[in-house]
Amino acid sequence: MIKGLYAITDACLLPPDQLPGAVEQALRGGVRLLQYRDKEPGDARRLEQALHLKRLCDRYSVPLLINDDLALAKACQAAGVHLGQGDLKLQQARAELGPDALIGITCHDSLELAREAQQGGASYVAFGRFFHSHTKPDAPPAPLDLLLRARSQLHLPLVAIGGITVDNAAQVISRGADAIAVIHDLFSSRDIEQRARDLNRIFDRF
Ligand SMILES: Cc1ncc(COP(=O)(O)OP(=O)(O)O)c(N)n1
Ligand SMILES: Cc1ncsc1CCOP(=O)(O)O
Ligand SMILES: [Mg+2]
Repeated sequence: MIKGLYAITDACLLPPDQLPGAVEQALRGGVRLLQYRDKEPGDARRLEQALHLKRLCDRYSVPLLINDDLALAKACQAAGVHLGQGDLKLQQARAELGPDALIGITCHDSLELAREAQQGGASYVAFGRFFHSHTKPDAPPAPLDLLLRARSQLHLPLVAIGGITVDNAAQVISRGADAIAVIHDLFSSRDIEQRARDLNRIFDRF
């Protein structure tokens, strides 16, 4: 289930009037998971957008995850949440969302954090950033070979994030990433649907 292209939205790249259209193009291009990530203020706007994305994702049978915000995930009946090390604790999210929810945990470059997340009932672990990221340039870097070690030591799906593009995705997929989480290379593209297809197709090579 956690396999292929994992699209993440970005409030700067996608203003409210462009968000649904851009996401629908990505869904048409075969995105396998969608994360709503919006750190701007405005609870009512965020709820409205999340509900809109939930309806779109349902049409394409794609799980919607919410970044950081458990209450929003519950309010829009999302499939789950993505949590970083400074966010809400995994145990609380699992207790509130239940056993079937998808809960992803950021592990940066740490196998120790990943083992802890696996032990604590995470659905996937995310490593990165693997490359320079336009969206989050200061995210801690991670070496590509971390994925090889993670692959041999963990049974959870591995998500790679950070500066992933059509030109470098093969480097993380060949090392064991089950999914690639992408913002800029997907949503800044002139043809989002085709870019989604191109990113997903890289998985066929491995
Ligand atoms: C799939 C995925 N991986 C990592 C992150 C980063 O989460 P976090 O470290 O909490 O940082 P923010 O996204 O909240 O800035 C993610 N969102 N998704
Ligand atoms: C949220 C996040 N966490 C680590 S890098 C990153 C941003 C990923 O966006 P992009 O694909 O544009 O580098
Ligand atoms: Mg976070």
